[in-house]
Amino acid sequence: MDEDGGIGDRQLEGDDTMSLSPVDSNDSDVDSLFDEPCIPAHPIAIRTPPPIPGLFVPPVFLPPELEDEIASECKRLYFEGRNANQVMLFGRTTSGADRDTDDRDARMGKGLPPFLISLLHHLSDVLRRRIPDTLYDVLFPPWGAPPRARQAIVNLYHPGEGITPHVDLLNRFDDGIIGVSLRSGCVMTFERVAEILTCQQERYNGDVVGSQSRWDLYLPERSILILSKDARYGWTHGIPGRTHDLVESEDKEQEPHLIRRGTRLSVTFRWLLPGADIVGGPDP
Ligand SMILES: O=C(O)CCC(=O)C(=O)O
Ligand SMILES: [Fe+2]
Repeated sequence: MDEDGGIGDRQLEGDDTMSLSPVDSNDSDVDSLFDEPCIPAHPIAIRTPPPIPGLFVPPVFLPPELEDEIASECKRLYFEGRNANQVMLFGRTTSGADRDTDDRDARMGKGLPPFLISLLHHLSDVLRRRIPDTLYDVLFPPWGAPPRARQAIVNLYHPGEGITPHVDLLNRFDDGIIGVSLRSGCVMTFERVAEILTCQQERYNGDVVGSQSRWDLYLPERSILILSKDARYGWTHGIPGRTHDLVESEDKEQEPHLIRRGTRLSVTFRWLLPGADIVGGPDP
């Protein structure tokens, strides 16, 4: 496992451009290989979030105008004319205790650019009734909560690029991570961290968790992903470097679809742990 994911230079997944081969490779009749439709040998990704405690992909999408604004600002400010695929930005939330200086924007993370503050306001509105209250309060601290350092990381992926499976750094980031997908969808894989796979079935906070230790989930363009608890600490997440994703059809009755990746931007918000919030310090 690569624990450095998302920190410093991104660990890019290699370009495993469509390895075209028939799914049923047991067939020894060579002619029939050419009769089969060409289907990449990728697992078929699901569209419904798997039963990993603390993982949420609510059935709600960013409005296209907000996506346009964020994507064009990110490109203009951080990527155009530069050989970069990642930028890290920092803000500090205010507690709201000082009504004179702590306005709504500052409470989201003073220092972050305005378009990311707009994104955070939007996320706080749409997530309010769609995730458990305790998690909502972790992501959007209530009035009077102590100030915290918030990191926004923007990743740019060209088709064929991904990110190596990783757990976001344990000694740098706290619980409660929000990510949005812009301009393109992609498959995100989740793999259970080996050390905690102690038995076939595991209980987590009273929930019975299935024994499946890998899931491939399709994150559509403009979707919102939340990682917390087991999903943040007990599972790696990664994006296979591919130009196409094989995804179950929306009604599950039809054949899976092969979806071409576009150039994807993601914005991920995380809390820096106390002591890890020295801006500009070297990443471990
Ligand atoms: O691009 C994404 O959605 C994931 C990014 C990520 O996992 C990270 O930066 O740690
Ligand atoms: Fe990550």
